[in-house]
Amino acid sequence: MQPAVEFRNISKAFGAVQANADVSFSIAKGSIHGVIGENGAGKSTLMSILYGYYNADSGQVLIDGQERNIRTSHEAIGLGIGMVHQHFMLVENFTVLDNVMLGTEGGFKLAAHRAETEAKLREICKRYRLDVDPLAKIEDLSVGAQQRVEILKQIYRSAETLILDEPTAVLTAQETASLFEILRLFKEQGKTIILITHKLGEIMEITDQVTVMRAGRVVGAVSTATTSKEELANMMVGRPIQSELPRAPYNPGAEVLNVSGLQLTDAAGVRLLADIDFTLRAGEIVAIAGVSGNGQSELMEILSGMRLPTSGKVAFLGSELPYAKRHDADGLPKTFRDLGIGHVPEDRLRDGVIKDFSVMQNTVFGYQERVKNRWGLFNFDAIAARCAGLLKAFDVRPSDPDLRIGLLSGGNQQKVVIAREVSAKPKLMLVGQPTRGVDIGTIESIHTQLLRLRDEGVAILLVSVELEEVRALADRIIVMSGGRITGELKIEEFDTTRLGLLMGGMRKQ
Ligand SMILES: Nc1ncnc2c1ncn2[C@@H]1O[C@H](COP(=O)(O)OP(=O)(O)OP(=O)(O)O)[C@@H](O)[C@H]1O
Repeated sequence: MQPAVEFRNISKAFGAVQANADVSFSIAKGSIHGVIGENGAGKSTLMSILYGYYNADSGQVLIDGQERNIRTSHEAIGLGIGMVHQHFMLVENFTVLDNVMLGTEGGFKLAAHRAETEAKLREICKRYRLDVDPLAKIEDLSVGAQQRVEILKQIYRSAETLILDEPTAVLTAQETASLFEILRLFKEQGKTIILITHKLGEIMEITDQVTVMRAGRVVGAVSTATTSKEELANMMVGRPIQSELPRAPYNPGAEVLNVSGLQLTDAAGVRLLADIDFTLRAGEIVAIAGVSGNGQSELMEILSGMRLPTSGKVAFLGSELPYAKRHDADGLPKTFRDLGIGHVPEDRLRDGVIKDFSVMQNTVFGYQERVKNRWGLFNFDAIAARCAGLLKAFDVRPSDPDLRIGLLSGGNQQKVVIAREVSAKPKLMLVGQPTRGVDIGTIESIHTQLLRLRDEGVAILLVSVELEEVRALADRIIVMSGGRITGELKIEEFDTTRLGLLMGGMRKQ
């Protein structure tokens, strides 16, 4: 049988960066094919070539054995290629039905056409067990449901090959399980799936074949049945990954953070946080575990000064945080960073970087007062020297200070944010989802940095939905559910079943 897709000697450069170099491999029809590789290895570029976003500099793409020159995504769709992006492309205040009909064959407003499309969508939902109401508004749907709408849209457009780029990065464990069930059904119908993910557990669970990329090239191709997570990790990074990182014995120091009776109610009167009490000491990592959307993000926003609590106290190094006093005597904005609180925000593109600014400018944000000379002007030589040091120490690739940060891969953007926050020598570090969308080599380096900070006596509050990450880093674990703390465990008591129950809202007795 002809492969569904074949890449032959594909090359693509962006300026000096060779994003794809002589890439050749094929994807069997009716299979689930994993594509893995470090951040910046060239996976998204290759998929963008298949989907008609980019034109390759050289090489061919064959669909069902025929060479095709795919110049636009419209042409890709016409050839049965569908793509589900990391960031959904849906109109929030439209219904599912309207979103599916947008950009299709017109006749948008014809009632008969709408009714016919709705019936077809209901039929697809039934066949693929997609739990979606065609008349629901996008803004009312959970992230998992929005992703199902994207899949529904592709199936409606008769996709034969579906590309999924990091589809589980924003899903809960249950949502991931139901996505995989849909993918298996899609495969059973003889269709093909290309899955890009950094999670090797998922690769082992669902794929048939795996292609490994590094620095724009294919460095390995294996069938899943004959490989292991360790072998894949080794191929991706070019060296073995340490499963356990070294850390000093647990020896916490003085209290750094004391949160008591914290409450947060939104404008509509909904309680987002209720009775939050905990302490954090120097030299320890406390992880807040929980299914996303249970108050962790709001807590981090309050502790970093991005949001005011409704009531309660937050003491940092023995003094209450100045929520009311937002400016100092000169009228300059007072940030919690100036007090010694570092923050790696969970949504790095929204709160961590300014995409259109250079890497160097991004290494200064939040700390601009510290890089001025005695006349109050920016000391550009010092900024450049500091930036060069950070890019080297944190292995940011490419290490070009003048590049717009939006052009770096997600993992490398994250390294810049962490470098900026760590280099300011905080006493307390707030870290939200530090390794979302980040490759395993980079996860190792981010984890090593965080453990080093802990060993140096920094208090770290980590919010993570990844239990593996919690296990790798935490000294103590606090579980949140429904805006409340439902339990606390020492790391020796780590137990996924117990954590699962607490995350589901079962209170500790
Ligand atoms: N439009 C662009 N302009 C300049 N450079 C780019 C552009 N798109 C990608 N790159 C660069 O090409 C290289 C490959 O990037 P690509 O996004 O394909 O990697 P990836 O394997 O998908 O990474 P990730 O796992 O982080 O998503 C990177 O070095 C990236 O910075």
